[in-house]
Amino acid sequence: MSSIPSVRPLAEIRTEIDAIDAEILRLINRRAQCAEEVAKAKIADGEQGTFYRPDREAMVLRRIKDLNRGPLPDPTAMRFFRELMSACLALEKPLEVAFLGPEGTFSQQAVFKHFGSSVNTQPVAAISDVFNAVELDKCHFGVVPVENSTEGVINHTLDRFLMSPLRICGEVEVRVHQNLMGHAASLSEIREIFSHQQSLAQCRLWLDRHLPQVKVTAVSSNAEAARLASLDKHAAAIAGVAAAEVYQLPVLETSIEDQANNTTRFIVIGKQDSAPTGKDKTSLVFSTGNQPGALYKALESFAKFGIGMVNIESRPSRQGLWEYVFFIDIDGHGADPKVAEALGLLRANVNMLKLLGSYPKAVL
Ligand SMILES: O=C(O)C(=O)C[C@]1(C(=O)O)C=C[C@@H](O)C=C1
Repeated sequence: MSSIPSVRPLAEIRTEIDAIDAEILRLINRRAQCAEEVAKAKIADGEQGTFYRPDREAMVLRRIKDLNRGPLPDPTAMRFFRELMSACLALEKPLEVAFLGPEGTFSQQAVFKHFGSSVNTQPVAAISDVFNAVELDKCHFGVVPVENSTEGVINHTLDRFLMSPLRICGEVEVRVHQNLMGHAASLSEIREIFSHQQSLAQCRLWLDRHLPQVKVTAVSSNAEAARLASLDKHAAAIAGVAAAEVYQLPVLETSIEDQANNTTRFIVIGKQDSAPTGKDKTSLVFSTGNQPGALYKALESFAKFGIGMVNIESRPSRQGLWEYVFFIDIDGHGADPKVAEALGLLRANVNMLKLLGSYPKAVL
C-alpha cells in the first residue's frame, strides 16, 4: 500500500510564502538601489552614454544558470533575472529600442526576449528605418533579423550594414511558430492568404499540401497580414500568436512551419562596443579581389590562429559588376589576442575589412 507523504497544512505553507515574498521584495529593491548607485558611478566616470552593458548582462545570466539548483528550470530562473535587470536598467536610464513593426511581430518578441519588458519599443516600417532610428539618435538601440534557419540570410539587413557606421552589440534567437489565423469557419472558406514573404517561404510545403488553390499575397509584415485578414472573413493570415491577439483573430491552425526547429536570429545594433565575456562572437565584412585563391587566403587567417568560423555569406558589393563582399561570424572577441592577430593577418590579405562588432553569444 502506498502511503501519502505528510504535508504541512496549507495555511502554514502560505505563511512561509508570505515571509519569503517580503524578503524577496526587500532584496530586489536593495538590488535596484545598487543599480541606481551604478548609474551615479558611471556618470562620475564620464560614461553617460553606456548605461546598458550587454557583456555584464550576459555574465549575470550565465552565473544564474551555473548557480541554479532548481526546482525551477534554468531558462525560468534566467528569465526572472532578465526581467529584474531590465527593471534595474530602466531606473538607471529607460531605453528606446527600434524594431520592424507593427506591434506583435517576431522582431518585437526578440526585443523583449533580449532586453526584458521594461524597455520602450518603437515600431518602424522597414529594416532600413531601424538603422536610421539608431543612426539619427531617435532610439538607443535597434533589433533586426539577420538569418532564419529555414530561409537563410535576410539580405536587407546585410546590405544596409555596408552603409552603416553602427555596431553589433548583441544577438538573440527566437523560435518562430507560424499560425494560420482568420475569421473563416473552416479552411475551405479561405480565398486569400496574407503574410510576409519570409513566413510564406517557411510554410511553403504546408500551403501546398493543405491550401494549394488559395491565392497567396506577400505583404510588408505578418502583423499587417493579420490586420488585412481581420477585415475579410474569407481572408487568412500567417503570423505569430502575438499578431492574432492584437487583431483578435481566431487561430485556425498552429505551428504550420515546415521545419520543426524554425528559428530566427536577430542582432542588436547600437553605437557602443561590448567588452569581452569569454563566450563571444565577432562579425565582420570583407572583400577580396577576383584573383584565384583570394577567399582561401583570407579564410586561412582564421585557420592559422585556430579561430572557428560560425557563418559565411556572400553578397554583391553593389560597387562593381560581379564583385562580392563576404559577411563572416567568428568565435571570440576582437580583444582576444588570437582573434586580434587573425584579424591583423586578414587585413593584410583583403581589399576592404570592416569590423561590425564583438558581442556576447546569445544566452537566453
Ligand atoms: O552592472 C551594471 O553596469 C549595471 O548597470 C547593472 C545592471 C544589472 O541590473 O545588473 C543593469 C544594467 C546593465 O545593462 C547591466 C547590469
